Amino acid sequence: MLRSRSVYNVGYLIAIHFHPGGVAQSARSSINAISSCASQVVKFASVSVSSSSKRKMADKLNPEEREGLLQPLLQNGWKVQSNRDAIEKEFKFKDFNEAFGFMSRVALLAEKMDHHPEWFNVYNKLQVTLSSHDVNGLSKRDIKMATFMDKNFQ
Ligand SMILES: C[C@H](O)[C@H](O)[C@H]1CNC2=NC(N)=NC(=O)C2=N1
Repeated sequence: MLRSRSVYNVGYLIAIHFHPGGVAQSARSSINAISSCASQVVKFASVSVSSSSKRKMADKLNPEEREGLLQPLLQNGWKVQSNRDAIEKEFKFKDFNEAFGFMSRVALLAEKMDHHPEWFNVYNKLQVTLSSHDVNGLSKRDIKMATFMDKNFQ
């Protein structure tokens, strides 16, 4: 019986597979394998495009916006970092359960906005830093998230 060889190209891995069923069957199984691999690649590509396109670019705060939008936050305990265009604040809760519940609520907003805080939690304390990495500074997204945090902290 003719032994046929079929090559499946899976990602970057080339596997040489000896198929005992003859040339015709081997060709069919090769085509099936490659087409299913290709359809997986297409699916992945479409998911990766849609998830990255959902985030709307926002501009860095201009001087007027900094004056107007940052002020209420600065009066509420937020501070502008000295070495980075970011704001930070420490929240203190009754216990870890309260802290983690707060973080969970913020996490849901972060996923909805596709805008994530930088934070460090030890038991009932949470240190938060907000900045928009894509514009390398403060944007209205940071104002929105900080305002949400302050409203949810009370
Ligand atoms: C791919 C994803 O949409 C981006 O990496 C998002 C995720 N969350 C983010 N969070 C913050 N704070 N800044 C960003 O630029 C940012 N970009």
